Amino acid sequence: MSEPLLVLDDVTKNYGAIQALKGISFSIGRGEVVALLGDNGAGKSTLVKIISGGLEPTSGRMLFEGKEFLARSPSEAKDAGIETVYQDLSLCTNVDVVANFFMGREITRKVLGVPVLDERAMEGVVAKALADAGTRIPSLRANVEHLSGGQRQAIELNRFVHWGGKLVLLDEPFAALGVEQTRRGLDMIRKVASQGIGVVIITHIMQQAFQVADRIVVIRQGVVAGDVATSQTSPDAVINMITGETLAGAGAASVAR
Ligand SMILES: Nc1ncnc2c1ncn2[C@@H]1O[C@H](COP(=O)(O)OP(=O)(O)OP(=O)(O)O)[C@@H](O)[C@H]1O
Repeated sequence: MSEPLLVLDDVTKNYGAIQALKGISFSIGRGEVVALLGDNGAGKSTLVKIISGGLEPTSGRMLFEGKEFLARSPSEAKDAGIETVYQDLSLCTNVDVVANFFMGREITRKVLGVPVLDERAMEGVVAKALADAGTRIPSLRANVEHLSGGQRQAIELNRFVHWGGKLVLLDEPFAALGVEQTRRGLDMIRKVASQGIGVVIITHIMQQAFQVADRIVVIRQGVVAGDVATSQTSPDAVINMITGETLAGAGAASVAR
């Protein structure tokens, strides 16, 4: 097996007296989609924040591409190729798609010795990136505020891929989206992974996990309660890992399928 993209080794996190993570160990491969499941308060968001530089772990270590890794800020994680796409999207809504795509990385050309934005060149790059990904946007010059949630998410993911992202973390990416947009989003995740990018998706929807993930990792009360290939398990078995019930246990029906 090739070297994993990210390895978590006995990662813990305390918030004062609360032990949110009690020693988490698992890995994510290149091109692998891992669904992170668990009940409310299990520790999923805490874990994702630690990976993406939003929080420092209390103890434990991480290896990214075989090297010791600890991001002290989201921008440090981003520089390493790790980014989170949150529900509250990180695009600037009052500028257009092209400006969002290039934010801080604009192409310039010299006019009479003075650098000016090369809008045509940038538009060409964005048009190609979106076309390659099969993403259709009505106008690249539309302000992002006029785009749907699904289109915004697609732009964020395309931008991440274009700028050399290696591991993307998605925290409930489809919570605000309709059926068709969710289907497109799931397709896009598979496409992103097929380019060798690692994907971690937090979802409460069991069906989404089974549709998109290669592996399911279940967190329960701050520990890994299950780490299984999607093809080797079933929704009922995963529900039991989430709730800690036995196979015939009650309470399983409360988890959305
Ligand atoms: N900033 C904080 N201060 C104190 N406790 C926190 C903080 N953030 C999270 N916790 C606690 O840590 C534990 C794990 O929370 P976390 O948000 O990581 O869980 P989660 O699995 O993402 O839950 P959900 O699905 O509800 O978002 C919970 O007991 C939570 O109350």
